[in-house]
Amino acid sequence: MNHIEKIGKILGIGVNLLFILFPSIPEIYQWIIFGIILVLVGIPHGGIDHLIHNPTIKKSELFNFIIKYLFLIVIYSIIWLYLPKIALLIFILMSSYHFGQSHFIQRILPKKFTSLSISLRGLFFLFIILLGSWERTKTILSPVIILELDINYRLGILICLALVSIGLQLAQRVKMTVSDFLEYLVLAPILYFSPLFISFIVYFGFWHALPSMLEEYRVLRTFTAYNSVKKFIVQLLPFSFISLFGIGLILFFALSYLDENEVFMLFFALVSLISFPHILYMDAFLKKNYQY
Ligand SMILES: CC1=C(/C=C/C(C)=C/C=C/C(C)=C/C=O)C(C)(C)CCC1
Repeated sequence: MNHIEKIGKILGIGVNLLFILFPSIPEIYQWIIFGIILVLVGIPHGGIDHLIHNPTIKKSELFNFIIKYLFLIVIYSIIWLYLPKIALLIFILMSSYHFGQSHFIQRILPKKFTSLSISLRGLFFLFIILLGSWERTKTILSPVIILELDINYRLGILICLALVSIGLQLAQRVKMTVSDFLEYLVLAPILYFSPLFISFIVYFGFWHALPSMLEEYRVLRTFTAYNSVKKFIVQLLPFSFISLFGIGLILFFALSYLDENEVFMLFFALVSLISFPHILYMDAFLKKNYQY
């Protein structure tokens, strides 16, 4: 594991522990940490999708790329508008696959059942976060779906997901590494007991966005145009800024019309819109660079 990734993960665990041990920390600090991680790694890791798609992309190709990207966003927005429950289900499924992939970066996986195995790992961690703070998750989801799950049911789901995801990995003869064990035995309970937005942003930032960004850099640095950290960061800036500005602007106007839960739900729906094309390009990028 890259040492920057290791530092990020240790920092992330520290932040979670702080909020578990001191539950009276004012909520504003959760928002500050959420905002910092989102701006520094969360959004930027998707800001160079055009380069991971084609590192030597020309101006005219970039134009086509943007049109395709926007087209995918528009299609998914229509699904959110007319079939919000289906859109939410798609969001959960594609996020599970996408998050799961970052647990297997640079690992050789067999072809059979790999997408399922990856998705189960991602789904387990996503559900640890969502079911661990079920009351909060339930209220945020209420503009789209009303769901009741009692504690036994929630724990049952999590135990089944852990067993099935580990079982499938072993059946595929993919070695359970020390990191895998630590993720199931240490990270999962910590995420479960942390407040929703802290556990989500720490997992998203340090178990997904940062490792993905480091992988993007590892591949792109072989091209002279991006062979230093500074050049790489400069490339991340334009689309990261546009995404943040766009999401910020929409939320700013929505604030006067929507209640708190609707604003949260809208925020995640907007994240899902920019994630949809990103997940497709990232999948092609990772598959090109590994054996699965
Ligand atoms: C945390 C959270 C949710 C899920 C968020 C997800 C699934 C985010 C995925 C982001 C991705 C895939 C980013 C891409 O890089 C819900 C269920 C919407 C509502 C409750 C709070």
